[in-house]
Amino acid sequence: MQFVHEINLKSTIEVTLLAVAFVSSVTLLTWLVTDIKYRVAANRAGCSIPKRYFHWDPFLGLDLFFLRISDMKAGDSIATDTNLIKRYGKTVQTNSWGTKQYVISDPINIQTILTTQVDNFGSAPMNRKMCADFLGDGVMTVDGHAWKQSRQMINPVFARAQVSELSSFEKHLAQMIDQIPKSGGTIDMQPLCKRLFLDSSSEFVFGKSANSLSPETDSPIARRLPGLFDEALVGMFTRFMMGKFSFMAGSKRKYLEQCKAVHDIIDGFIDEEIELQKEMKENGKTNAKNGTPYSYVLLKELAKETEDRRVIRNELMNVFFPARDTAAILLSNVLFLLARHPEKWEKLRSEVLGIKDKKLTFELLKSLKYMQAVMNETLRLHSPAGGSWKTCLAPSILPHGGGKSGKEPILLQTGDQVRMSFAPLHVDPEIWGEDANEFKPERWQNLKQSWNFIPFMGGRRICPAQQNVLTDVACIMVRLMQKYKALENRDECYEYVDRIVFTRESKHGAKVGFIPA
Ligand code: HEM
Repeated sequence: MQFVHEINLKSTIEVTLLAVAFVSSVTLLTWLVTDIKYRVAANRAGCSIPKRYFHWDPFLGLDLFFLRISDMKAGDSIATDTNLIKRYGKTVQTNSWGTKQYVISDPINIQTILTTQVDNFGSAPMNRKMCADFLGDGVMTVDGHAWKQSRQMINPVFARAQVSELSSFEKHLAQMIDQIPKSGGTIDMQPLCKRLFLDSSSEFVFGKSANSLSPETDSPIARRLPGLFDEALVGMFTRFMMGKFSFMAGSKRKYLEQCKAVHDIIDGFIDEEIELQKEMKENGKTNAKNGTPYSYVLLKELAKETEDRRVIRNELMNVFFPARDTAAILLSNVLFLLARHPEKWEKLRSEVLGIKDKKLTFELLKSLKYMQAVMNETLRLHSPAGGSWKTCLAPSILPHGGGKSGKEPILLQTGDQVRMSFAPLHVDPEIWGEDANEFKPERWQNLKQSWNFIPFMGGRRICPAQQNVLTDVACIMVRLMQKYKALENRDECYEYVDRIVFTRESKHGAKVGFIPA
């Protein structure tokens, strides 16, 4: 009996080893054939072989994945790409879950992807697959005709007229300033900035402000939405990171429940709005005031176009998702840096005091040169969006990345991914000089906008909210500087330690003290 067991065990081990050897040989052979075909195609297209990252795990690239996770845990999420680029150059081919992924911080390649070859690169293959359960089909997750339609629909939210409506924003801003300790006490501004932008963005997206800054708020947006949204966002981010293996990213049922909890709140607003518009039609009214200071409220405009709740919800989610935290993080980062550079606060304050009590307008805020420089410098060092991912939809040639020098053209094939890494580009010493990691707004004095600096990305899918964000943040800074003469750092940790869940924010927030004027 013992003997039979031993034979069975021996043959099981043999069969397993044979199976492993067979699968490995087939995989290796497939890889070799694919690589030879690629080399032939690249040669025919006049391209060189790209610089390649040396993977310990050449099949799934898990070594690089775990390196990313470890850098993220250490609070330095951009270290992986920065080191990759230092070692291999500004365009390097890596393996992400078995798919070729080009990590790019070469401005010429990025410009090519976003302009001349824009039709060859799409957001949908990655964004839609990984984010559809939460965001649905909307401006961030679709391409082509569907994207054009979505973008047209949301564009008025960001129109110039809306940007100039600072009075509506100032109401929320005054509530935020009320929460700052009066006599220089310490406060973490990051959560407060998030509440400010939650209140303003919920107003122009849903037509109802969360009023989270108001002491007696009973709004479901303020009470429940941020927490539920965060939970679902972590689920979506984990799935995004796990790529093809997202099925291993925890319980799908739980994640879908988290998505549904957010959708249920938003569906409530949509149903209310559809009912309201029906009533208006029945009473022969066409253009009632929308009940908010904004001239364009996304939900109201979408409900005029369709009664399909899912379509409306998807568009709302696709705008609310980027709207919620990004601008707040920029503002909080400006405060983080100015608190550590009191001389820059002084310089900015003297520019701000120069406008006296003039009415704040888009044009006036734009004319504050040092203010613009401070915001640019903050975005350069700590942008809330560190990069962008696209998938190659048709064979494409990028001008750089091949050969020994990394300056020869390379061929990308359908299905390859590009990870445009802005964060290392923004601190590249070849572009910004040896002091690239220092906070020096003065460097913007004679700089023109170029593809070296793309915190809002570029091309036709550029962030539509760029002007709104810069105007709002400048407006807040003016009001803070008129009220407080100094800003003190109250954080024991001087460095910027980051935390990532799609957006990149300061893990320790922005702990400061405002000294009244
Ligand atoms: C400092 C703040 C912000 C930064 C740095 C930023 C950056 C970006 C970037 C880099 C993209 C391109 C994403 C990609 O295609 O991979 C983007 C797209 C987008 N952003 Fe922003 N964003 C900011 C604030 C906002 C705000 C406040 C809103 C909404 C109110 C918003 C709405 C959008 C939308 C709808 C898109 C998708 C555009 C499209 O695909 O056509 N963003 N943003």
